[in-house]
Amino acid sequence: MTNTNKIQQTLRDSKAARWGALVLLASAMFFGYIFMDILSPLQELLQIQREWDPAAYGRYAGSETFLNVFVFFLIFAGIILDKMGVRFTAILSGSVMFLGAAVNYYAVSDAFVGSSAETFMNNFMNLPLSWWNITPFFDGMPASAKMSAIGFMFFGCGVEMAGITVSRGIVKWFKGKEMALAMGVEMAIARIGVAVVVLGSPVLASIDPVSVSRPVAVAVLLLLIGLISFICYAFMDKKLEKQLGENDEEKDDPFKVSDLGKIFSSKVFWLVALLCVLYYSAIFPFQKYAINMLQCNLSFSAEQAGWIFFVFPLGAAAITPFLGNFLDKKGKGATMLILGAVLMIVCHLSFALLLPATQSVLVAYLGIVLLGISFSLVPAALWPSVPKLVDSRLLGSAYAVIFWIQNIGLYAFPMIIGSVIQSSNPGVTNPLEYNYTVPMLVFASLGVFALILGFMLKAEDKKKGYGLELPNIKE
Ligand SMILES: C[C@H](NC(=O)[C@@H](N)CCCCN)C(=O)O
Repeated sequence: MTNTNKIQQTLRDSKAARWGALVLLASAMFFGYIFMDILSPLQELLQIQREWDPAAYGRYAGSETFLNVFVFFLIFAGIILDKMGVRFTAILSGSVMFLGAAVNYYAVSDAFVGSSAETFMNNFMNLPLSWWNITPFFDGMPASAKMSAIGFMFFGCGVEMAGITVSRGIVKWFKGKEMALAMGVEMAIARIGVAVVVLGSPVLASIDPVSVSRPVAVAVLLLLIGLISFICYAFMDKKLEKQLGENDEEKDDPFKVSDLGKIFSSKVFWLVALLCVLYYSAIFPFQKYAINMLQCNLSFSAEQAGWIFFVFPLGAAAITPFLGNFLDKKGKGATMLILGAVLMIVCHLSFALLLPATQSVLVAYLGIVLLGISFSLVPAALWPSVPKLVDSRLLGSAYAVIFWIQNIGLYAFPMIIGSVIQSSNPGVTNPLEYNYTVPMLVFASLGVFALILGFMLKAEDKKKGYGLELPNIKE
């Protein structure tokens, strides 16, 4: 048998095997995205049952990115991924997600109330709220919120580590094949997780007796299934690696930490990383304010506004795989990034200027639909483009550095927008009376900067020939 024949007959050449691997990787991510937002729709219940005020909830939510951003955990995660491989890192990230989530569950469960852990947490890290303004803990924060924040911090490390591992794993199985489609399907499944949780979490909590910890318990069990999926994936990965054997180029030229300099000194890498942080900072932080923004402009209840917003993750889930498929067959990755940024600017500008003037539900739906299309175009083109720009040995670290830079934006922008809302609404105390024009203009301006970077990326691609506009599948 020739070498070429040997390469053709690995597990990744079987459609069923590589899509099977994707199902295992995507399931774990799906459960991760479910846990990420499990408490988001339960803020009122947390206040009633566990005495979490909005400040405590805000600190809890911000703790997800804390270790990744400030302790550089994501950078270490990338190094672990490139040194130890997809199998090891998948199991490690699945375990960290599960353990962090289990601590989070214990903190909101009835077992925590009156326990010695509660007494301990009451005296733990009673920092003044002003301390650098980055602490996830503060004086007077309920013990359950502090303990939850610790769990959520570790969960945050696990889920972001899983994110880069899954992207790396998809490249391993799908490079030269339907890679963008596979990434699109994986992201679509994750978006469905967000939609499921918005509706499912309050339903689970409201079963008699009403309990804020029940949805969290279910989500922890799902994470256990996610860990099992990663373990099953590891068997497939091991078999593939055995088959790749000596044909694996990465074995001859293993990853060295000093290689990270190659990532940091690459202009095209910085263009992608900055585009990513600007674009995603106008998406995920916007999600946190979207319901309130719609309520203020349309005089709607949270439920009515929620139904408009619901179109966003579901729309993105429906379209992303098709755009991934388009990228695989036709290319045009840089153009898709530019178009996605344009649609985001149009959407945020219409929310800033047109919606307050018209108070029209149609304008709200059109804006959300445009944003859904944008949130399909950019992720579908962005993540599959990274392997075209970075050496495959450094891919885990490259994804990790991009996620790290993105996490800085995801950490900072909810706070920045919160301050902008306050300063542009002097004297307004009723949260249903905020004017969102200035905050939405801030989001739109992020889109403008992302658009400029999109054009610069396209020009750099034309100059250096990275192949961003070329299809992934060569006929
Ligand atoms: C694949 C990509 N994921 C990310 O960018 C994560 N770093 C998201 C973190 C979400 C934090 N709430 C995506 O979902 O498009």
